[in-house]
Amino acid sequence: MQAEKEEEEASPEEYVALCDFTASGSEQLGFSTGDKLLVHAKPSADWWWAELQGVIGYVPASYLRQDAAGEEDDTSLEDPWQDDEYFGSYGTLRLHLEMLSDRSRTETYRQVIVSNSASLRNKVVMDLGCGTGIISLFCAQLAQPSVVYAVEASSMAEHTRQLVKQNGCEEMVTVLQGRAEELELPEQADILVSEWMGNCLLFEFMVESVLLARDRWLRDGGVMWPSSAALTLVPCQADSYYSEKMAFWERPYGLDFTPLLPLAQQEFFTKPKFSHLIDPKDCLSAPCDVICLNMYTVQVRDLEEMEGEFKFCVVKPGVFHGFTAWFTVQFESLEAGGATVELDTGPNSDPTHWKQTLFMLDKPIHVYSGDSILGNIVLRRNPVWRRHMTVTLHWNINSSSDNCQVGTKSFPMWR
Ligand SMILES: NC(=[NH2+])NCCC[C@H]1O[C@@H](n2cnc3c(N)ncnc32)[C@H](O)[C@@H]1O
Repeated sequence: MQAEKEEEEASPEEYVALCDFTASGSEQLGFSTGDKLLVHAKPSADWWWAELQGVIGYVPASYLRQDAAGEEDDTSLEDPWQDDEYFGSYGTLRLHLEMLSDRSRTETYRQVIVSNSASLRNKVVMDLGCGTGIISLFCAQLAQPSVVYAVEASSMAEHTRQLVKQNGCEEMVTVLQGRAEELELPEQADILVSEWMGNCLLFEFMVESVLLARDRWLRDGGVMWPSSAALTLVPCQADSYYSEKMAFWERPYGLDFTPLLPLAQQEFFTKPKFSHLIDPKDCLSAPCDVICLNMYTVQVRDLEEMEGEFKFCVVKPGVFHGFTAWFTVQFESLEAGGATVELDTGPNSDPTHWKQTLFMLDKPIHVYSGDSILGNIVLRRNPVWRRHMTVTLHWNINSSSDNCQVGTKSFPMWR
């Protein structure tokens, strides 16, 4: 057998630590923000072999950033919340127009206010991330709370003040500009209402601000709107998307472009597809709630890694191209026994601006009625870029007509 050629070690590359890492196990190497590490090997995408001051061990690759030779500029460690970009985007009308144009979303919040208007009388409401103030204006227009604190961190807040005045609500609605978890509210709130949901429920992680505000400003026995949330998943076909992005390369204009298939897979199927509209007929089984949040008890630390199991029973033969995810949120009634209002962003409800999120497998798999797809989903928050996460799916197909197929894939959203 030909002797294994000793792999010459390339010269180590210098990386800088973007945040602290505490080693768990003797094989790992702990470090602090700003440390300069020498990376000797990259045995996997997630864990590298690195050295710090003569000590060597495994380090999480996502905590490091390639350090241009000798760059001393530590201020280049960007804000992990990317607040300038994030709140900058909400300082313009584009996103607010998209959200306000989403009738399903906006009417649901109005429905919540209308169906609880009597109980809202004389209550203190905090509207976290009020944007243009639509929810606060609904409260003032459709109910008689004693006060609504409309909290908005972006520069939109000054326009929101104008809208409150323009609609004669300045007696009841007070606009406060600032991050909800940092500013001082004049008093505790009876109700904390917010529209915080991002793609795949958690992207943007605005939910962290809601939980911090809950712990600081919601009085004991106060109400969270939404009260609960669920991430829902279903195995699905995605024929047209697959044809458009992948099959296209087989015979464009009679030519063979198949050498580009690996590139296409890398470029189009590595990240999830936001704003996917799944046709209910493309669902290969009944959907399953894989992660459920109780907004009264979930803790910020729980958001680091959220895991859910699933078991799908395939109800019809088809091609398993991937998984589609969406979310629902529930608003409990202020009155005991009152009806819960739900916003469902799934394929059997009116479409919303979130639409659904499609996770494409690398290779489509034929499945048949009676097959089962078991596995789990793990949402791992990005330790550096705090509004981002990686979604990892593990699946195991038990099929009578084929041997069992096992697979796993991680999808960064986005970093
Ligand atoms: N459903 C979402 N994904 N986004 C819709 C709500 C986002 C609104 O909340 C504001 N916002 C987001 N986080 C915060 C915060 N911590 N404090 C105050 N306003 C905020 C943001 O500027 C925007 O106007």
